[in-house]
Amino acid sequence: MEQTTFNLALPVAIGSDHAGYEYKEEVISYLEGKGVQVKDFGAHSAESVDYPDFAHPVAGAVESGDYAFGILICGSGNGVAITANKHQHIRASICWGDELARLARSHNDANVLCIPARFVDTATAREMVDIFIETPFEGGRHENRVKKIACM
Ligand SMILES: O=C(CO)[C@H](O)[C@H](O)[C@H](O)COP(=O)(O)O
Repeated sequence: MEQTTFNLALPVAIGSDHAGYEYKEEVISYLEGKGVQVKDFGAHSAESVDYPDFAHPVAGAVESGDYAFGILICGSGNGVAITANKHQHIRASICWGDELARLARSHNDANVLCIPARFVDTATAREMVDIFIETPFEGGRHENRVKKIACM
């Protein structure tokens, strides 16, 4: 199988709750500075909100095929990941370091990066975004495993 990376001709879908709001703004600026289009699904301030209200729209957008991939940010990464993974074609992965971001792509073909804002610094968040974009899915022995995730 050919190794696959994301089609960055499409925009990246991004969302957060209040705990991830500042990191979201930072990641949007970072991506736009690199010439990547980004669609911001909110939250639009650091006022307390409910993460599913943002994670579901981002997951739905990625499932539609109109977006390259998704980024979701909350305090621990758990709330947005649990929500996004309710969607049949979403593989949302909580990452808190470079190697985890790399493995999420190369082994799991993850299509949503979940960042725990309260547990990583912004430099790590930016690095993980770059790695997520640059790392292809390896396929091979991982292909059948990933296919089996969606068997229900
Ligand atoms: O969903 C989460 C935890 O599983 C996220 O980390 C939220 O950002 C967190 O729960 C928000 O907590 P807060 O006390 O309401 O700021």
